[in-house]
Amino acid sequence: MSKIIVRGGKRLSGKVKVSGAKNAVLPIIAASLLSSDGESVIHDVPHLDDVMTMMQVLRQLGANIVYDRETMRVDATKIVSCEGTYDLVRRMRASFLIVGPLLARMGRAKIALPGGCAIGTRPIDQHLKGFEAMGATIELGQGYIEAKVDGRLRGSKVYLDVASVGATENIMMAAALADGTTIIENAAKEPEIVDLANYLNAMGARIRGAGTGVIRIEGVEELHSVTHTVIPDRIEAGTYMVAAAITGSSLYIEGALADHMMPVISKLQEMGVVINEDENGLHVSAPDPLKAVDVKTLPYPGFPTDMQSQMMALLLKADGTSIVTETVFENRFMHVDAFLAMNAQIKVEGRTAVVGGNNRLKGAKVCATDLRAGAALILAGLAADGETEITGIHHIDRGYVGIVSRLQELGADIRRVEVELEQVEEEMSEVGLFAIQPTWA
Ligand SMILES: CC(=O)N[C@H]1[C@@H](OP(=O)(O)OP(=O)(O)OC[C@H]2O[C@@H](n3ccc(=O)[nH]c3=O)[C@H](O)[C@@H]2O)O[C@H](CO)[C@@H](O)[C@@H]1O
Ligand SMILES: C=C(OP(=O)(O)O)C(=O)O
Repeated sequence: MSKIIVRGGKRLSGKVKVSGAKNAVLPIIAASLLSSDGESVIHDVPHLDDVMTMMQVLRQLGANIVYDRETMRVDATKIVSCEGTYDLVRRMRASFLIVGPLLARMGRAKIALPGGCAIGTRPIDQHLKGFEAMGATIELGQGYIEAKVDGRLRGSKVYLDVASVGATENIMMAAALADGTTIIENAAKEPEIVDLANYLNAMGARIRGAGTGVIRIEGVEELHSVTHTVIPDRIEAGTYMVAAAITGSSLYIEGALADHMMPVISKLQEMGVVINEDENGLHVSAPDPLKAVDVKTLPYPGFPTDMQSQMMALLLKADGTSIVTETVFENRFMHVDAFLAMNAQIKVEGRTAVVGGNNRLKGAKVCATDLRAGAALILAGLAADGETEITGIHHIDRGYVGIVSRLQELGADIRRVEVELEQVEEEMSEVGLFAIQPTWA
């Protein structure tokens, strides 16, 4: 078991290269199941635990996968199983994205109820509503969902009650091989949806409108394998932009795509962060002090919920009080307790957090409760006095490629150490479930 130890107060400098987007590559790997004619080649596949999990999920179905450096070759010509088992699916919610492709190609998918970050109840009713509208029957029981269709799925109109990213992706993949046209209304508009649609269209699908609220998918009889390069990870890029801002440093974020990051860029600019775009990335530098701003998370093109905790870390150092409102997930303030242990002033009322500024953050023993919360604790640690020890690192490994070594290269005092499980358990029992303990008290 590992923990990350950060000693705050160092300035950062240099450049960091953005990886391929986790939230684009996971549905793209799943979409490779739709081709029965040889090998799809996917470039810029980031080395993340979630990618490894998706690879294992597809291998269990019979796909042949070779993953070397950042290129993944997926050959799903032979599918031998239509089942996503509990031990894999519980690790990652995106495993549920195999259901649309399996249903469309094989007429059947059985899968354990999905896991993922504990940031809300995260139902899958909108996915199921889409499949049912296309003629599938759904059975639920003993922690599994089974979806079946006789023959091909039928094109249909699906209005999503919430603009769900995963439901839009799952329905789009299912509809790509359906008989007739599917129209998804109130579709999610995230850049990762556009990347998936581009991948499917290159495979021979007929999808129009991805990136808008209405997506039309004319089903085709078969899809073929292609080569594709995944878009850069806008959340990873945003996290490093906050690392620059919270340490009062200048960094170059190579490969960051400003077009996908406008809500984050404009909020940081509102705070006083200086951001200049060139053809390969973003130059970020931060004066001291930064201004307090209010942040409200919304589906794209609103401010991303996946950047909320990192932004809150930054607001702790801003000059004045900020209001952070989380509208996408009902339980995404789990990082607040850890910030409080680091001497922060924050009050949470429902989905709103009042974040005091000018905090003198102090190192503490804290635990990452989800992926982005973990990133936010590293960021807070970079700006805190003394040492911050972060456990729960497996969450961070789901979504950040080599975050410790990358920050070390930029000049941060950060290291990852292996510890005995018993030691972590002992520390956790001393301080309660979330292992939060001020080291400065
Ligand atoms: C692998 C991946 O791409 N994960 C991202 C994806 O997750 P994910 O696709 O799971 O998120 P959704 O967009 O589906 O969820 C948004 C909201 O819709 C609700 N909902 C969703 C589906 C459904 O059937 N019913 C329902 O009520 C959820 O509980 C949540 O409150 O989008 C989220 C919102 O931008 C991001 O935080 C995640 O990082
Ligand atoms: C919440 C996230 O991931 P997931 O949907 O896989 O839990 C995330 O990437 O921040």
